[in-house]
Amino acid sequence: MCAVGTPGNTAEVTGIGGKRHSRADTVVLVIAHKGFWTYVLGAIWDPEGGLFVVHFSPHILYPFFLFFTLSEIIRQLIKIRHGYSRQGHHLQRYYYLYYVSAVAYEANKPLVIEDVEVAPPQAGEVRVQILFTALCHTDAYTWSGKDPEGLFPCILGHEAAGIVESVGEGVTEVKPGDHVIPCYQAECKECKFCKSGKTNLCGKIRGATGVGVMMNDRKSRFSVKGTPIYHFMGTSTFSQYTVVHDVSVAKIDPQAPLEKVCLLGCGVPTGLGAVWNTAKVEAGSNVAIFGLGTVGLAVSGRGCKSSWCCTNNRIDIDTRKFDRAKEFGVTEFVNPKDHEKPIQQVLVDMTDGGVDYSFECIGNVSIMRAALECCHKGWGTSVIVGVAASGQEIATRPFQLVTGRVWKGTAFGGFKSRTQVPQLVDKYMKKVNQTPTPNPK
Ligand SMILES: NC(=O)C1=CN([C@@H]2O[C@H](COP(=O)(O)OP(=O)(O)OC[C@H]3O[C@@H](n4cnc5c(N)ncnc54)[C@H](OP(=O)(O)O)[C@@H]3O)[C@@H](O)[C@H]2O)C=CC1
Ligand SMILES: N[C@@H](CCC(=O)N[C@@H](CSC=O)C(=O)NCC(=O)O)C(=O)O
Repeated sequence: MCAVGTPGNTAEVTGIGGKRHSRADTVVLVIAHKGFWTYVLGAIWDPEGGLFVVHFSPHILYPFFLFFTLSEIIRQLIKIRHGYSRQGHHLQRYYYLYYVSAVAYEANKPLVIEDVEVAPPQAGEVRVQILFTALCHTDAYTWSGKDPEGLFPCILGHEAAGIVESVGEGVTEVKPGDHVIPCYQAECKECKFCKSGKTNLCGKIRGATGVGVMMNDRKSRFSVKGTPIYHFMGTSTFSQYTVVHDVSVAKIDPQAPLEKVCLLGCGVPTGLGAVWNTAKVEAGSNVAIFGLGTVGLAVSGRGCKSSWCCTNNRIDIDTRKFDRAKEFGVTEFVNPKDHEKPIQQVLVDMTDGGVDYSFECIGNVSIMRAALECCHKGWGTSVIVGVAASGQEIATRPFQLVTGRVWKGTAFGGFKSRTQVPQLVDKYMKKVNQTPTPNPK
């Protein structure tokens, strides 16, 4: 929140103007100047005859020297209210925006809805208006204080979709107005990791995102009353606006419904990719999936390509989730609470020696062990997807590996984010477009 707009502060109000604008009817602005800055303290417009207070208080400030005309300010306000319009976007990256974010001040304490100052994007950065954000277990994990990389205060969130609002110098692959999915797993296409062809991990900005800052100046673009707020996973999507590195944003089909495809920012690709890219599950395989959240559901009959007839043993402690999983084409369910024997033994008995593949989608190291040990001797592969708390370690008898079981892990399902997230969106859109619309009768 800017100082001049803080309740109780005084400012010289240097302009109150009204203007008819083609896209927004009557607009009234309250403008104040203080030193170097010009502030828009509020805006009121009348879209349908009644007065309507716009939620901008006090959201915009810009350097005095730019000398915006009233109509330019109105245009900018309208753009922000109604989404991007092509006119004048070259000016946008000078603005500090004041928007609402959910700030995690301390581990395990309620998030606080705050007016957060979102600084303009610097070179190689992109400021994104987040329109939809989902909640992944990893957000809850870091919020809980169990993440060794967890920093507070921070803005959590990493599974989202939005629209580019402005870009910093040198950004060429996205422009204002582009529909995007922020990518917590970056893809620079230049670093040792990206060039290796062996991994989707990217090294370019990881050193900055792991400590909650932007790479350019090792500082945050978020602040509340002058106090910096850390970024999270390079995305921080629990905010109406966020700033990300250009290597952390995937441009997608503008026709795609953002409220749906935001899930392609984490949970769904993670599950699908664990099956397709990491385990490379073959047709007819026998699969056990531990945990029926978003990730576990994505490692589902669909993840295994249901036409391949994988046998899925879905394991969760909450049987209410089995009904949802049935919608994904899964027929067999196991609740460890229904059995006295260790779950790995139950599965080995059920599957004539063990499953071909297993996926741990919980983040529990005991279950990771069970997931490995329920695999078939000689070839069974277990993929760790879940993220475990600080200090936790996995264990098994080395004999499990000596006798041919393989333990693997996956991050973002092995997908190269900027290249493959748009492809996943296209795949989704193709499916949606091919699905016949229900007969209205
Ligand atoms: N590697 C990667 O790239 C990614 C990893 N993750 C991680 O994957 C994991 C899953 O994420 P997400 O799907 O969002 O999480 P959810 O919380 O949505 O799902 C986890 C599920 O596991 C169930 N569960 C908890 N304990 C047990 C148990 N002992 N036995 C069987 N089932 C259990 C939960 O039940 P209940 O709700 O009743 O507790 C819940 O249904 C998390 O650890 C997350 O951090 C997520 C995304 C990407
Ligand atoms: N900060 C944690 C590790 C968290 C973690 O493993 N994150 C996954 C993605 S989870 C998404 O919801 C990941 O991609 N890891 C690779 C990476 O580079 O972070 C810790 O330190 O334990």
